[in-house]
Amino acid sequence: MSTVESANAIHLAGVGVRLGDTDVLRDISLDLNARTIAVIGENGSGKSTFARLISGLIHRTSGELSVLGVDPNRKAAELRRRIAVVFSNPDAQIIMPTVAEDVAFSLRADRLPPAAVKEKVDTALERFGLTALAERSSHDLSGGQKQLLALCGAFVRNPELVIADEPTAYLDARNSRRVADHLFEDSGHRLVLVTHDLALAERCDQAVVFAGGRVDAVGEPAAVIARYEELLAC
Ligand SMILES: Nc1ncnc2c1ncn2[C@@H]1O[C@H](COP(=O)(O)OP(=O)(O)OP(=O)(O)O)[C@@H](O)[C@H]1O
Repeated sequence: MSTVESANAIHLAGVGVRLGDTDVLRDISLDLNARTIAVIGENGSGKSTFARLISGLIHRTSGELSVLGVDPNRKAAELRRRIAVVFSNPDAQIIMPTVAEDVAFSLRADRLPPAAVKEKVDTALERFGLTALAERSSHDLSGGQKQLLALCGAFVRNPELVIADEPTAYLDARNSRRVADHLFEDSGHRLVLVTHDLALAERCDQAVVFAGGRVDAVGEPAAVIARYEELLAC
């Protein structure tokens, strides 16, 4: 079966990623098909590199990869239209001066009429509890508000896949819960969540643990987390 025909949302066969003179990911073979997928592992194990790889932000050095049936090396623009990426630091994703303008900026590629943009932006602001902040300066928001804005900008495009790399890393408990609830809410998207928060990983349908740039285990989250805890105890 070719990678394009693969039924798995994310399919890797023998994938390697070399950055500079380091083999950061080695011989990754993985089929991920659950709606919500946790990626866990120690610092430096390769999780963010994996997230960037499946987002099409970096290229593999070897092997086969398809994400939503698309090879990111060959159809990067198509993949970018269908996925959204969220990082720990929302400042990297906030571009426009006001909150409403920043959400509207995410829709620029769709070339919609202004009234349609406004309707989508208003609906998304409402969903993320940002309506009252619509005209506020986006750069003056608190860290928690900025992360909600980054999520709002990601979800307003109705992505098929959201790839979130430690999205709650800098948030207090209440904002972490809010952000996680939005990520897990079923709005027809799949979620790949890189996290050190094992309670969040446990909420996922499938989990992968990375160790030393390789996949150490994949499967049902409770079993994969137990395996990871064994690794940490070594
Ligand atoms: N551009 C690069 N050039 C060389 N090595 C890199 C590069 N980017 C990452 N690495 C190395 O790859 C390894 C994996 O990094 P990565 O950021 O993917 O780990 P991680 O599991 O996300 O870690 P953390 O939990 O600390 O965020 C690390 O040893 C890192 O130093």
